[in-house]
Order: sequence, then C-alpha cells, then structure tokens
Amino acid sequence: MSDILQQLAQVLEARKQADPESSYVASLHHKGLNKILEKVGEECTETLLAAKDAEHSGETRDLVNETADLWFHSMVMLSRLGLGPDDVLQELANRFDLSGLEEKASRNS
Ligand SMILES: N=c1c2ncn([C@@H]3O[C@H](COP(=O)(O)OP(=O)(O)OP(=O)(O)O)[C@@H](O)[C@H]3O)c2ncn1[C@@H]1O[C@H](COP(=O)(O)O)[C@@H](O)[C@H]1O
Repeated sequence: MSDILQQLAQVLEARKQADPESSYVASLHHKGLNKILEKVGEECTETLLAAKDAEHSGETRDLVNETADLWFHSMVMLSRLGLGPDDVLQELANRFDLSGLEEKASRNS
C-alpha cells in the first residue's frame, strides 16, 4: 500500500511546477507554506471531530475521509520542505526495530 504514497509523492513533486489555476496542489504552493500549514491544522481538527463522532455513532466513513485529507495535506507540507513519505516510513521502521529489540531483550532476561 505504501506504493500509493510513493506514486502520490511523485505527482505532488510534479505539481510544484504546475499552473495554480488548474492544480489544487500548485495553488497551495503558490499561496506559500503558511497556507499549507493552515490546511494541515484544519484537517487535523476535522479528523479529531470525526473521531469523536465515530465513537458515538459507530460510523467511521467520515473519519477515514478526514484522515485521508490530513495525510494528503501533510504530504504536501513534507514535499514543500524537500521531504517525502520515505522519510517518515523510515523513521517508523527505525522505531519498530527498536521496540522489537526491547521486546526481545525483555523476553531473554
Ligand atoms: N488526494 C488529493 C486530495 N485530497 C484532498 N484534496 C483537496 O483538498 C481540499 C480539501 O480541503 P477542504 O475540504 O477544506 O476544501 P476547500 O474548501 O475546497 O479548500 P480551501 O479552499 O479551504 O483550500 C479539497 O479541495 C480537495 O479536493 C485533494 N486534492 C488532490 N489530491 C491528489 O493530488 C493529486 C494532484 O491534484 P491537483 O494538484 O489538483 O492536480 C490528485 O491527482 C489527487 O491524487
């Protein structure tokens, strides 16, 4: 599934040079980092509200949609700063390895 993130990252990179009139991503870059961060903040709040709703209603569709918006805008932010999903996935992998080692160490003691 992380192929999707890689493919989206390539599209986001190409959209940096696209026409802001025809590309949403290009329009965000045209408005600058503060606009991108504002969108990340908005999507974060919408995700939290959707999670609270999901807890009460048991309906999770909105939560999945809002989380996708949050991931998408976070990827635009990373792309703006010369980073991509690989950087974050590598960090998660590092932590996974570390916790695996700790788990092994505690089993052996
Ligand atoms: N995954 C997405 C994606 N997810 C969400 N969005 C857009 O993010 C915005 C969500 O913000 P809001 O819900 O606040 O909607 P809004 O009121 O229109 O936004 P603002 O006017 O406040 O900025 C909507 O305009 C969505 O269309 C996305 N726009 C694009 N993509 C991907 O990015 C690629 C490049 O898109 P373009 O740059 O438009 O070609 C596309 O092929 C898609 O794969």
